[in-house]
Amino acid sequence: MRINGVWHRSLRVDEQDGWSVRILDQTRLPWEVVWLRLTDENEVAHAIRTMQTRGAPLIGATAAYGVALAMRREPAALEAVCAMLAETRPTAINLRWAIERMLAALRNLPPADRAAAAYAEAAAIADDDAATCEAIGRNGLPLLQEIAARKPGERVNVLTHCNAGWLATVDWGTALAPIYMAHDAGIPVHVWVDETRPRNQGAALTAFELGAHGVPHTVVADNAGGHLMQHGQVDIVIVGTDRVTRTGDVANKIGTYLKALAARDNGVPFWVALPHSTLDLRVADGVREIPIEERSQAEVTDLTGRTADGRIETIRVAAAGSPAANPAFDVTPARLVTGLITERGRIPATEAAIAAMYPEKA
Ligand SMILES: CSC[C@H]1O[C@H](OP(=O)(O)O)[C@H](O)[C@@H]1O
Repeated sequence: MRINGVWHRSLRVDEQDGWSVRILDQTRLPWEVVWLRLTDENEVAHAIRTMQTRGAPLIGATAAYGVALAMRREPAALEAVCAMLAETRPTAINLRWAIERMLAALRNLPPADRAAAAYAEAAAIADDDAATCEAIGRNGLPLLQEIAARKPGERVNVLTHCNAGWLATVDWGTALAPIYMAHDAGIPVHVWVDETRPRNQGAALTAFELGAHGVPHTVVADNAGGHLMQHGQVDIVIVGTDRVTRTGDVANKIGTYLKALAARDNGVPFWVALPHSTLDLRVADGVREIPIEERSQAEVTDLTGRTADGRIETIRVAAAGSPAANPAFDVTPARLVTGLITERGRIPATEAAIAAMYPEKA
């Protein structure tokens, strides 16, 4: 997508050297646009762990290039490198999906052939993600068109949580893809952007993306969503996801479950956008089986922002000495999900519909 009018993917092979990997440092956004150059699998692992690169589909694609970087130097280390990268973050299934796809493509090749094959497979994963997310946009667009037709001349209000835009994928995004397409089609879409504590992916990243694309939006405190829904200010909720079980349970950024409860209580449709790489049909009960990443206390007790004179500073906002807990995801039961927007179409969040849409995964 575009930054200052220039089209970018969130991830690319360096055009100068043809082998290192370029990613946006998302911990520096929205204040600075910094492209990092990753040269080995350890730098990729660090980028994923520290969330310099983040978002379920994007961490999978980036890990795939981490394998390719390793194969340049040590093709015999395939299994060890894949195991190391797979452990960088536990909740997004896209990471394991990408690693398993790289292993399948490489493990039976002679070591000398692995580097070229790894770059080809990583590029295929990245291209697949961009195309998949564009299709998600096309399949989600009718939802916004239908709302616009019901309220001619009025804005279509979407609430989203966290960042499921092009910064979370190779391109287009998942939850934001239909919004971009609706905006570009002239639909008066407006987005309520949950700030998304504690890392503020909404206030920092979704707001940055929407602003760069010219999409009207309003940043709100996480706790404002229920109030907005009660007062008819939200026509639809669309979020991304890090893992969807075979029964339709949805793991996503912490706070998503609370939005789904408020949406159900107020009769607001709650849709989840995902590519095929986010499905985990090995899991039935999301609340009991999906591992929830526990991140550092400092993400809750501290805040990073820009001072009036332009310095990026981190300050403590919690009382000194108070401990914090930081579960990074929660699971929304399928019963609270109106439907899933996939690259193949929209379906209810049910085991039968998922199996019918993805028979090859059963
Ligand atoms: C396109 S799905 C993005 C998904 O990933 C985010 O998690 P994180 O920022 O921790 O990588 C969040 O759950 C988004 O919904």
